Amino acid sequence: MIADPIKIEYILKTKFKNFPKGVYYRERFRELLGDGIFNADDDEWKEQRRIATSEMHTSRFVKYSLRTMQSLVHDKLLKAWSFLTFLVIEKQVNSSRNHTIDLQELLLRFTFDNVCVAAFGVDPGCLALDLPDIPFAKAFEDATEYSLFRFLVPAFIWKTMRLFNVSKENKLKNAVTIVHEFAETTVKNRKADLNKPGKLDRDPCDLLSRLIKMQENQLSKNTTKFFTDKFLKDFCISFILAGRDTSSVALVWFFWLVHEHPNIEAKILQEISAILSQRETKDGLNDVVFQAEELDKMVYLQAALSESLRLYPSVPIDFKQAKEDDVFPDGMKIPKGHRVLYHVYAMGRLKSIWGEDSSEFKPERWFKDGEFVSENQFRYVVFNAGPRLCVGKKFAYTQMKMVAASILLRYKVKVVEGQVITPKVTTTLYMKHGLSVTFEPRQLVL
Ligand code: HEM
Repeated sequence: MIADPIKIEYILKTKFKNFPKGVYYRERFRELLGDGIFNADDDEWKEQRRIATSEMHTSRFVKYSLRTMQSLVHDKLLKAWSFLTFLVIEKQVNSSRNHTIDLQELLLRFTFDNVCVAAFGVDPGCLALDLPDIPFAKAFEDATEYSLFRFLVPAFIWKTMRLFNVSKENKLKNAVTIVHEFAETTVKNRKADLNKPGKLDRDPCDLLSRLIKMQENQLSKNTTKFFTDKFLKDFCISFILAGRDTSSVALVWFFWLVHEHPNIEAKILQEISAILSQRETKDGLNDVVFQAEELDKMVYLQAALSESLRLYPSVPIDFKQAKEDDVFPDGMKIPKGHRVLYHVYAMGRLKSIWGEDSSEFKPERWFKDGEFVSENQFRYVVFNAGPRLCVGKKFAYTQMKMVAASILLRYKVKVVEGQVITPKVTTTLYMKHGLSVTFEPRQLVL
């Protein structure tokens, strides 16, 4: 297990080819992810990476994802937020019990809907006002949990369970069936939809529609190499897994830290107000919808989010598996087949990297001479590094800034006193007991 930037650079960049995800990782996620980007190595990964990077960086996708975020935040998240606030107040008036909202649950629902719209062009509706149980979302959550169980027990245990189709392996199989059926139906429907004559939206921008277009082009050119429907399905499922919970848990830790540091909250609000004051037309507080260039200007908020992720990285630990025997620059030997774990959480707190105040939440550390400066990838491995750097990083920052700015502008998020705030030990850094909050509408004058 390592936490040294030099070794991290060695496995994630210098000897990238010798340190793939590897068989150990891939066989545990095979049923759910198939050969999708998150579970692929070598050429299979390279091709998907090329497509993902080029598609996600087109101005078409960037504009599309901003539109979907604006609409999800305003038409769903803020509505659910004010509806829940209303219910909480009603219940408090009518009973003596203290009613609160689990912010983590709400944000998990938001990011699930958001990533499904980006990948599939379909909104599963987790954020409807009554916060319904959506079978696809539930199955996705279960399938992830049972796949992760395979990392916790010796291989012979889960392999025997799989052979006899019992216990968690039986549940995994059922959950995976639901996820795959949903994905297959979505692929089928989208294809039919795109071919409907007179369809108005002839150029949809979600990743699935773009892949279908590429597939049609390949088929019309009669090439022997073309994307199968399974490829389309695996690609989208991987995206959902990668983008599902990472930004929501990042936001929950962020809101908690901001609550604990009112001076930082005040600076974020100052920045937002200053940006809004540059608008030519003044909207009322409720009508403010942030635009891309305004989000880009929110550098203090960007620093606060990066700082929160440093202390609470959404992926706290990760690993690669050596293909062949290798030796680290300091002489340490890595035998073929061994796994090298890198501890992102520990790295975020090392004094040798961040200085004596490494445990403090201090967005100011991200500025040099008044300018925001990004940290070296191999010292700040929160989004991974090297050729497998997170493809959704830009998407995630836009999404997190949109949510954080839209909510902080309208509400003071108050963390309910007396609850235990502690991480859940798993591959994603959830808050173990969620985060109970109440919301106090703000009286900001714009
Ligand atoms: C705060 C939010 C996020 C964090 C901290 C984060 C972090 C990471 C990390 C650590 C990896 C490497 C995982 C590994 O290889 O084992 C990764 C990969 C990836 N992420 Fe993100 N991610 C975030 C949000 C997103 C979002 C919103 C999306 C999609 C819209 C996304 C898409 C991906 C994809 C597709 C990969 C696989 C890249 C590859 O293997 O080449 N991520 N991310």
